[in-house]
Amino acid sequence: MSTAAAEHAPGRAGADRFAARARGLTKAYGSGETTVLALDAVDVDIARGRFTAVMGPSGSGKSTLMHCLAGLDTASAGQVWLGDTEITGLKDRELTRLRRDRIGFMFQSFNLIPTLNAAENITLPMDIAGQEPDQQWVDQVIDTLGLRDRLKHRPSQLSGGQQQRVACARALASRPELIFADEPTGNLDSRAGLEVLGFLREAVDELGQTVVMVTHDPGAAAHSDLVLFLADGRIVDEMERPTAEAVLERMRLFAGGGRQTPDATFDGTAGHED
Ligand SMILES: Nc1ncnc2c1ncn2[C@@H]1O[C@H](COP(=O)(O)OP(=O)(O)OP(=O)(O)O)[C@@H](O)[C@H]1O
Repeated sequence: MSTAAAEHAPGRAGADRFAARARGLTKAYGSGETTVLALDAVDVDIARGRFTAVMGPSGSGKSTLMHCLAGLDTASAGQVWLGDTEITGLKDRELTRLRRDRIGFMFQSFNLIPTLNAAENITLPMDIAGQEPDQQWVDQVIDTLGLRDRLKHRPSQLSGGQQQRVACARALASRPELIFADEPTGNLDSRAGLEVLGFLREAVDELGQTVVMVTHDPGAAAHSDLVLFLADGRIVDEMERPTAEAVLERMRLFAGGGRQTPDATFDGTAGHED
């Protein structure tokens, strides 16, 4: 498996190919007898310009991995790079700036500001950072996401799918090196969910973005280029060009600790299909 076999001293060498990397990434919560090892010496390479999905049973470490790669949480041991910047060891203020300038986030709850219209929500992170939006790029994002005629609407005047599209546009607007999406379809009906997945796909294929998505849904993961499977804080497998059926089958294997039981600890189901 390429992640496990990856070189162990990546330095700056792979920064062109990889948007993020981790070596020996370990995260422990608590101490003494109550210690939880959420990540256990994870090696991972996130390829630029690709759509990577992270799957695994509840509690397997998906969110922790995303948070550590995105500099939202600090590692207990190991190293993390964003491009050629090692983020392990950065101070809080430096991490805040790095997240603001180089990473886009999409969460299950869209986190839109209710008093601002769609256009204002989309450029809010840049406005806060005092950055001048690249209007041509922002226009391209808005048109790609089909939001042109919704820009003056406030979140309450938009459907769930439209709100998630605004959240998607906000994540893309500053043209970040890497977009992290945590269950981006979790609150949506299957049609709106499919739309959002289609837009993330377009962000990668047409806008050249890099996306990492945490999901429980094999149907959602099927939109990615590569699925990483986590179990007990380790990457235990990966799958290129996934289909929903193949992902579901693989999940059943891991969830059952090798037993092929469909109802074990995974709380996702086959969800929406392509
Ligand atoms: N702040 C915390 N304090 C203590 N333990 C934590 C904390 N955050 C996560 N954990 C533990 O770390 C492990 C991994 O959690 P994590 O949230 O990364 O899993 P997950 O795969 O994202 O789960 P889910 O699919 O349920 O969201 C779990 O055992 C969890 O209980």
